[in-house]
Amino acid sequence: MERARPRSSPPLVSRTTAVDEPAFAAVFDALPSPRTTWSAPDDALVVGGGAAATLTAEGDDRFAAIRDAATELFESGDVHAGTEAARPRVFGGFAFHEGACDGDPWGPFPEARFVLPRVQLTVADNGAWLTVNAVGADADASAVEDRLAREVERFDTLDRHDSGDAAGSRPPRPGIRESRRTTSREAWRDSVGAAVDRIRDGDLQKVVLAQALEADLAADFPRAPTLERLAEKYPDCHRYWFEPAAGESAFFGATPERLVSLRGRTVETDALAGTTGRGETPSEDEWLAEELLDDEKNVHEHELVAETVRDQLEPFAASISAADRRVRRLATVQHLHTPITAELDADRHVLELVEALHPTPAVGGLLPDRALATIRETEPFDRGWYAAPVGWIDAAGNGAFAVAIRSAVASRRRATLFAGVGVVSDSDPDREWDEVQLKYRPILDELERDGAGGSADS
Ligand SMILES: C=C(O[C@@H]1C=C(C(=O)O)C=C[C@H]1O)C(=O)O
Repeated sequence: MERARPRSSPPLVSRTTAVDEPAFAAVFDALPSPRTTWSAPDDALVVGGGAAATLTAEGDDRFAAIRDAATELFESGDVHAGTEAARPRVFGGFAFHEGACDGDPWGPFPEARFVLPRVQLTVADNGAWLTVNAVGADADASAVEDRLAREVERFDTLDRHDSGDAAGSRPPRPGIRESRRTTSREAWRDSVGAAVDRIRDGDLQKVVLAQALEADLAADFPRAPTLERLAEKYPDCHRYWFEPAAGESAFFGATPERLVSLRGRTVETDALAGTTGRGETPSEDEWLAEELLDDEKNVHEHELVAETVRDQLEPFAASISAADRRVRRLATVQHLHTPITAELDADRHVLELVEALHPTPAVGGLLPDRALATIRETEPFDRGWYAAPVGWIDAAGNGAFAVAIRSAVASRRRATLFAGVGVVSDSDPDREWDEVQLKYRPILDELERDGAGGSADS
């Protein structure tokens, strides 16, 4: 694992100042790689460029290794943040399991990688803030202040107005020239059928099986415009973009699923599992939602997740409470959703909770080890960071993590999309196939040319 900095080096220096908010695409394009973006309904938007520090780790102890490296990085900071949202945070994610980044398209992705952005724009309720961070040899307060002054001048020249689809100046969606599935319908029927047999034999309770879809793009992938469109369509989702150090690829998505957030001793998490489609009309939507709430198979699939999340939080918690099961309606699907909150019985680091909860049975299965073995034996591709925790950590050990579904790895002319479904004893392979296709939609809709809908379907 890379060390955040040699022990004897100067501390982290961080300086922030208020700026007028530039347009997202202008900032995104102006910042150097590796770029990071993070945004969530209850969180500030962060757009980061470059890396003042990079923490990486491999293997089963990757959560503890990142925690140690972050603790060391934040140990002695000379920080003038101006506002809480701009305090130093490292952003990044983990592989689904050890060895999950071995194959394509995960080559450039370590099994855990977090970055303290060198230059960061934070857009919070109280305005926009520009930050420069430095660690190690660069961590000189006056050099950081000079760099911040230069960045402020540069940001002053950036466009302030989002191009917007309506204005017609945003590049179009790239279009798909050709696409390939990792899993044929036949292979899918076989593997879902085999999983159902194992569940009926009592070997497993649930397993989440996924597919990947590789799409060759007809034009260059429009990075910032894609993120803007996802933000407009999925304002209630966690949206993320992570570039590994080298090369042009990035992992990105818009996920409805929070893994865990920790602030002080207050924990928030979601059980999200059980899926239906969207209707053509509000009353059809309502009908589908009611049917989902009453559907035995989906409720069973959901309750396995909600119970397991509660059980996994139990050892850390002074109290846990779960709200009523409800329907979460998104642009492309509807899910059963149980919001869960807890108060911890002691101070904890958010990564202790991430490690305890990941993978929840919403993306892994039950019992976890058997489900994981089934996933590894069955899926003919590497999950990489798909369905794994992505998010941020601060100096106090607070943080927010989402489950990286509705996601893809994109390079200039290629995108690889991932989507999965929970298999239980009464799963039907063809219905599960259709559900996978629905879950590709958030990303696929941003790749297909307008009017070309459905080109990668069934
Ligand atoms: C695994 C995915 O989604 C998960 C599985 C769900 C289900 O099986 O009903 C619902 C939401 C997510 O927890 C995915 O989107 O790839």
